[in-house]
Amino acid sequence: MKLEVRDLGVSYGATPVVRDLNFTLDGDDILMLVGPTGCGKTTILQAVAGLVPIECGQIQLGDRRIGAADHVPPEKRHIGMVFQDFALFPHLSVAQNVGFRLSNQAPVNHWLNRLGLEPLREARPERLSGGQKQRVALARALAHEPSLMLLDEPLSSLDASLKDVVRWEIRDALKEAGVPAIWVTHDQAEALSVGDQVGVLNAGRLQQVAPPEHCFGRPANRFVAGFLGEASFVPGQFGGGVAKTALGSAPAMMADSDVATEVDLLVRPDDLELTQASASQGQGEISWSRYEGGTRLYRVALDEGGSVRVRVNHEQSLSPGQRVVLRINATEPLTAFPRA
Ligand SMILES: Nc1ncnc2c1ncn2[C@@H]1O[C@H](COP(=O)(O)OP(=O)(O)OP(=O)(O)O)[C@@H](O)[C@H]1O
Repeated sequence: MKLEVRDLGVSYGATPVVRDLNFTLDGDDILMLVGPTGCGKTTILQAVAGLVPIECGQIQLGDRRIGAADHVPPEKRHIGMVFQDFALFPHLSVAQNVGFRLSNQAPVNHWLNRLGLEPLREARPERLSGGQKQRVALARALAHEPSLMLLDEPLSSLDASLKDVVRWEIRDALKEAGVPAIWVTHDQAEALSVGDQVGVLNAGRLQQVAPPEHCFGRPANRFVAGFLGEASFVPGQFGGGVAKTALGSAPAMMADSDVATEVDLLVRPDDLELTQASASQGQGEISWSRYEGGTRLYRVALDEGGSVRVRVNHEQSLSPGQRVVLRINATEPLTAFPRA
């Protein structure tokens, strides 16, 4: 089913929480919704589900049009929901949870099997691990053959090792079910790796919605650049598709439809090369380092002001205070913003 959200606004009392929201989901698209705490992610899910009233705009769910004046109750929207805290019925078995109010047992058996829950079908939720509970919640939502899935931080209650497993189980199950989904997460890496689309929200407004590579490589503004991770900005001059900076020249494009010659070039840790320099050389000095296993992350304070982060192989071990030579090493155009 196709979901089209147009100019959606939601307020709690007199406080606007979501404004001018526009996006479309079709086929089996997974939209990962990210943004700082309190920016309105859960409110968007609740508005789409019909759990909070919309103030303005429209939600088109298949052939149903929902507006401020024409509400459709949640149970008529055919939406499956998965929450952080699983929300299982404690007095029902796994199979009863998954098949709750369903007469057709075929999808129940399918998802119990598919998610490895068959041996647990008679178990009560209290006996299950966090990962198993979340699989039950997912099986329950999918067994009802929803037209759209909403997932609100489904991995938040799981420990780190389980998160990575369950994340891909959920994605694979959503793809098999062939339904579009909105998946709220706090984890930028998860959003980039799992999503077909990433929506970056700030203060109730969608800053960008686009495929992950686009949001990361071509962020629409500095907020998106910074929120999706490890952004450094290096001053430079832009012209003819090239940005010239103290760290070298690089192919570049202006963000969005901005026009400027004095720019700040977005440089991420993998866009830079770093070599050790003598005391009188280089463009800056290391202020801290973080060992990451296979790699090391350095923060370099630049002589001309500001700083950059650089990621190198773990064998390149340098100490704070060490002077370094930095070079931008990018073959794809980097994104430039008008000088702040
Ligand atoms: N029922 C409510 N009544 C009044 N204000 C609310 C209600 N629910 C949420 N809010 C407020 O609306 C804003 C958006 O909340 P929401 O839960 O949608 O954000 P979020 O992005 O999901 O946050 P988090 O990442 O912390 O879960 C916040 O300022 C929150 O305090």
